[in-house]
Amino acid sequence: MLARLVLETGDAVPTALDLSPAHPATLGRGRENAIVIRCDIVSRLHAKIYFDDNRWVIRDFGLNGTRVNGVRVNGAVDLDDGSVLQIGDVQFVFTVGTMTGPKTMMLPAVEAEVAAPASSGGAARRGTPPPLATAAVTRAETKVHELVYREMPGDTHEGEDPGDPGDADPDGDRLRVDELDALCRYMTAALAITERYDLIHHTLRTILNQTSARVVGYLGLDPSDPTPKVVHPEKSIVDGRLSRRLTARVRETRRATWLFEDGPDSDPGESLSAFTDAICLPLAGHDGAPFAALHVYRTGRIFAERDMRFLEAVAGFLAPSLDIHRARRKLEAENSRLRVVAPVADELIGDSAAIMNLRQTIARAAPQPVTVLIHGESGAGKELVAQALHRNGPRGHGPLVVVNCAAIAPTLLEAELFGYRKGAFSGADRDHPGLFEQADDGTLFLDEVGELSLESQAKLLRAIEGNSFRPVGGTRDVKVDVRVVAATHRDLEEEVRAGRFRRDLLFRLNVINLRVPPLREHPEDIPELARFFLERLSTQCRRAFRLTGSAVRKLQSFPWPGNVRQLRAVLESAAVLSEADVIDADALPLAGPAAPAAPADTPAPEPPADLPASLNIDDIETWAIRKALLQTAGNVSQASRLLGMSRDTLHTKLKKKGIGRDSILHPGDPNDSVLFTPRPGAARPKPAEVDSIHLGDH
Ligand SMILES: Nc1ncnc2c1ncn2[C@@H]1O[C@H](COP(=O)(O)OP(=O)(O)OP(=O)(O)O)[C@@H](O)[C@H]1O
Repeated sequence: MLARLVLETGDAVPTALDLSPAHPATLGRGRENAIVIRCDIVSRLHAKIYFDDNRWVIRDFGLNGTRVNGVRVNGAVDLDDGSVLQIGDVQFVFTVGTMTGPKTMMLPAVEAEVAAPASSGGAARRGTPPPLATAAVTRAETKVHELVYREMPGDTHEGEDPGDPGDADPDGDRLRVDELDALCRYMTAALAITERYDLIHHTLRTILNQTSARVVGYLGLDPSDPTPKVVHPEKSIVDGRLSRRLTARVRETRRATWLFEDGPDSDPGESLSAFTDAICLPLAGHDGAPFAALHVYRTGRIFAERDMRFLEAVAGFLAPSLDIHRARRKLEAENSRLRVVAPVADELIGDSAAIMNLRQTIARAAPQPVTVLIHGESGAGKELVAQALHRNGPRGHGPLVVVNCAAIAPTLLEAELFGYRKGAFSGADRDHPGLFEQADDGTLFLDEVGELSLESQAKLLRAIEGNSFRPVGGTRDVKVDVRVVAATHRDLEEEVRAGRFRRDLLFRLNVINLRVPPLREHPEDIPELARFFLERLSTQCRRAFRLTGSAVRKLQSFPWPGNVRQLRAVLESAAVLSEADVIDADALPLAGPAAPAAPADTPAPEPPADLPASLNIDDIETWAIRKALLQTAGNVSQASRLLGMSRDTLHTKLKKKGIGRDSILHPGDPNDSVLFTPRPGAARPKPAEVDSIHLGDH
């Protein structure tokens, strides 16, 4: 037999309660009671109403007594339809069989909201009377309608038997052993979780299992929070609006807020109209400012003090854990940025008119918040230009993320650029921030943009135009603040004409156009570039590489189809393979034009140093000496060791054979001097080696 208790006078929550034989109710001052009475002379557990032997009974436990129809209850008495209950200064009317009346029509709707809020939604859709749907209704009016509930199965705490009044803990604000145990298990499991979303989800699940909450939600307050909102149970995501009012209060006060404590006259707002009680806790960072709010709602009763204690413990653990996750995420993004960017040169080398022009255009374009399209042959320095644009612009402090569009399969491009949410596809076992997100507040450099498929171009265009995108498997857009710089070696106008590139994307990218000249258009920069690369190599190898004049001429006369990248590779290869620090023209692995012929009035060049003039033993010895000196950059001590003779013997032979420094290091060019002595700071030969470098002096 169903029954109902309705508040007549005084202050109690809820103001109406449906009873069923399976769900008896306790009344008292403690928060764990089904009806919490706000009256100082009422005991913590004051009375219990239950169904026994086919009748409804009230049992009094209170120090100050309970009255039914004006008569003090001694032990337990039966309740009849219309009985008036008096506890302290609060009065209730007990009626039997009210579940069929118009108010009880609301019961299934409230349950539906709880069980499947996604399909029920706000008060209007729950079939509740119209006043509930309007914000104007007072809290008192609302309660009569909205707080009608029937205790849900499982609405009790674990281990708590509502039929046993002795279980209502008079020290209800202390955590029980099972709750402490649950807390320990929660924390242990949380420590092993590496993904932010998983940690939040684990937390919400724990709260739902361990407290009497019906809906639990996490709401990020930081716009860049990658998990802005998570609601559990998940079915409530669509309609699970989390109370803005509670969020705002928590944000402002930086303290937990409990709806129950607002008193009966406060208006909880529409988002809470389906719930009896709500708690909202701030999750704060080091500075004490909340970065997220934890919402916990329940129906039926109000929360017990113990629930609050449990939630505080969970929030106290979750906040620093999320902070650590946030820091780790930042480090990971930074790490991957560093891995992809890892610049080899941080400045554009060259004083030619072409490079000076380029520098000027970069200086003008860098501060502008517009996209830039860099055009140039492969290896000409497009990425270097993108780095300069980034570094010299207002985002220089932010990340520069480099994407080689040609290296990403079209099927993976969307996930790479925009990221994905856990479960988006098989293998997506965690949220993954895309490159756009990693570049937030910085620059995204799309290298080889001309290689994108038409489908990918459309997605890219959308992201650039809206500055937002939706991760694969995500339900909401992520907004980012990214400057896009793109580069290509293709003629994109031609690609548009051929139907391989979208005109609208070209317009979007080509706000500023920068052309990086191929190396053959500025050969005058080659000596400076070569010096730059050799200095780096010298530092790395602890040597002092230099080029002979003929080597430089050979470099300058080469057409460089692979541009500066090829120049760098040629020098590295020559240096690494060379036993000597001085690199001559023939040590340069170049297939192409040789160094120009020496002037006609210079003496005939000696035979190449790597072949003896004849098989005469004297010629072979001369050849060996020259070769050794060349390899050791004129170091007599080292050369004598290579030749297997003493230093004195070598000196004697040099004098006798008339071998001089210039004829070895600069064959065929008396005006050539040793080139490229390292700049201060670059590695130099050790003093012991330097003392014998001037051949003619020894
Ligand atoms: N003017 C320059 N000064 C110094 N180094 C340069 C210069 N131009 C290019 N480089 C170097 O040449 C190499 C290739 O440059 P970069 O990667 O920028 O070329 P790219 O045009 O982007 O090539 P790709 O189109 O193949 O990606 C890098 O090591 C870069 O540091």
